Amino acid sequence: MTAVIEVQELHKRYGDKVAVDDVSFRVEEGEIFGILGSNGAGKTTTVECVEGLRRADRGTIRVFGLDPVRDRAELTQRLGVQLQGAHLPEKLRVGEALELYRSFYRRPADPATLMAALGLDGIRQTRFGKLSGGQQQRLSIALALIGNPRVAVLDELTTGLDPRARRETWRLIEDVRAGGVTILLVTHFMDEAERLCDRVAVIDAGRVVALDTPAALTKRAAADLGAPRATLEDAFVALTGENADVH
Ligand SMILES: Nc1ncnc2c1ncn2[C@@H]1O[C@H](COP(=O)(O)OP(=O)(O)OP(=O)(O)O)[C@@H](O)[C@H]1O
Repeated sequence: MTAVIEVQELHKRYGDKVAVDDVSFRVEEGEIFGILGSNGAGKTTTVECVEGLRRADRGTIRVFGLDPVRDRAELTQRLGVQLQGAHLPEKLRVGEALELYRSFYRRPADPATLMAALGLDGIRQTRFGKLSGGQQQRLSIALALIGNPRVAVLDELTTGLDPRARRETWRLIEDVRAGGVTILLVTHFMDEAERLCDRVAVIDAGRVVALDTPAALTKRAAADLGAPRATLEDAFVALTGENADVH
């Protein structure tokens, strides 16, 4: 298999605070790879380094063999990014935002298809400042996909979405992957990781404490708990935070 994203011994600190402490992982082509971790674990910092938005202090990152900082212009054409809590000008309309972002790419997706898939049809003329949190979230997903990326980095994909919109978004992401797109997904939701991710890295205090399929992690958690079965949440809780030292 070909690695689309390769992160080796990534290290990043903010002043005295070590946010990412020698994180390594590889994401294979066509894979949905999850990054799970508690608040402040270092997930966003890690993916911002992958996107070239932050410069690592140490370590190597390659995306399609490109260096995200040095080769940013080239990588932008192949990488779709959903930014956590991104803001657009208040007066920009949904349709205008998509047209604007579309113009940045050599081979963009069809905005109408994307808007239909994300339920943005009815709010094409709505200004960004008037969108609900869930509508902003759906627009941020559309903007991550408008460039027809070969790899998409999605940070908190479905935060703020209602249950129906979450399920529709999951289906869309599965369709996008079926088209050969590799996906790096940051999530707090264990059900989302179980549904979508082929493999997940669990990050705790800047370190990868587990990296495996959701099924393997739950199986190991069940064995550790001496229980017939366990959930990914059981595995996550056992691996992170206060209980981390028992593993
Ligand atoms: N710009 C910054 N300056 C200083 N410290 C920062 C900065 N960005 C993040 N941090 C700190 O680095 C650590 C990792 O933050 P990061 O945002 O990467 O975590 P996260 O896992 O994405 O958290 P969350 O789930 O809350 O989004 C945290 O302790 C955070 O307070």
